[in-house]
Amino acid sequence: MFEKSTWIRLPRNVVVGHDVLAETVSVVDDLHLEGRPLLVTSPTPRKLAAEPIAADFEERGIEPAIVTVEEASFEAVESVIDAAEEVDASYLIGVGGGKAIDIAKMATDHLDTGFLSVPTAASHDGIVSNRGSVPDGNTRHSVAAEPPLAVVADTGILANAPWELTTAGCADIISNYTAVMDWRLAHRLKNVEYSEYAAALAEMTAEILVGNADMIRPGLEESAWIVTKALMSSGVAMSIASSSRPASGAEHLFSHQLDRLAPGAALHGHQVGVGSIMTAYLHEGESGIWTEIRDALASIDAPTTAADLGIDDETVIEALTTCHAIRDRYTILGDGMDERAAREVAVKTGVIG
Ligand SMILES: NC(=O)C1=CN([C@@H]2O[C@H](COP(=O)(O)OP(=O)(O)OC[C@H]3O[C@@H](n4cnc5c(N)ncnc54)[C@H](O)[C@@H]3O)[C@@H](O)[C@H]2O)C=CC1
Ligand SMILES: O=C(CO)COP(=O)(O)O
Ligand SMILES: [Zn+2]
Repeated sequence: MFEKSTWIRLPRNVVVGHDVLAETVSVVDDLHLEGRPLLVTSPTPRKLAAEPIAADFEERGIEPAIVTVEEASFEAVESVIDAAEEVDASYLIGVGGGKAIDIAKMATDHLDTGFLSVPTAASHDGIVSNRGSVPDGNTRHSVAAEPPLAVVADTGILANAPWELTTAGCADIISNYTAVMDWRLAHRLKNVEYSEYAAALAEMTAEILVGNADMIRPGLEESAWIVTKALMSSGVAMSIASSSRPASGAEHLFSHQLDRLAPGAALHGHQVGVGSIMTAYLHEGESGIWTEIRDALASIDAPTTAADLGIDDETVIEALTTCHAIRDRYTILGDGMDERAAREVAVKTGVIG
């Protein structure tokens, strides 16, 4: 008898478009959610989106609570859990960038309620994923979590977000190329569980994004559409795989190590993009797609060098030679890069001087 079974948990509603923020209360109605919501946001997205959503609830006679978080940390998650219990929130609404949404996601997991994801920047692919990345001690990578019940992505707000946030989202998607290369390698060498569907979906989002790179320009709502759909698909790929493997390989290990060695220096997506240039070279050598990845990033003004990230060369080398050890995840880095080899790949790809 076929024993295998799997749960693929996805959002019930994904609402994308111009001014859809004003439909948030209707999305809640459609989910048959009742009671008081707790909005989890950060300073800028609070004014942009959380407060307008709160006003719509108040018009409906529902008194939402709002909590503002500054940094992604377990203390922030605990403060949201305390706030939710204090106001007896029935569900949460994460409004902001990746950190605000991840904190809402992780708090929801603990509270055993549901949450809505309202991204105000197309900066990462955690918008719909069943993964939560909140630093915990030395851990920077994502852990299993529940996906949102619904996503409300207002392309007007996303298009007006700082351009660097959108290019970070693009880079997070482009890095799927090398994430899938690592996943296939781990499957072949270590028999790591693998889903061709999730891998194909993750790779396709990178291909479509790179194919449309010339249409991705600042302030264009059409660009926000393209990037948001790619981020959604990438998040769905993670939910299908029940793992971040489709979207996270050695380039993410590199980024997580940079988060430790140079906290706050650069955006998540920008760091993984630069990592992807180097790991593509490790996979395929001089004639591989590393130049296409580099050129795609450059075409949307995303960083392609350590200098662009504002990180010094030696930190790049330290991250490259140590990041294999931060997670039990087999990648092209194997049991760790030799310093000379790391310097060679970083110089050959132009990442360091
Ligand atoms: N759970 C998952 O599957 C994934 C989670 N992540 C996590 O997401 C985080 C990165 O998210 P980011 O959005 O890059 O960083 P972030 O959440 O720190 O946002 C960057 C900054 O932009 C601000 N911001 C957001 N929307 C804005 C707008 N419309 N206008 C002006 N400012 C705005 C935020 O308030 C924040 O100050 C990392 O912690 C990363 O680990 C990344 C990928 C996947
Ligand atoms: O950033 C992610 C996918 O883009 C999540 O991956 P991690 O599991 O490496 O945190
Ligand atoms: Zn990522």
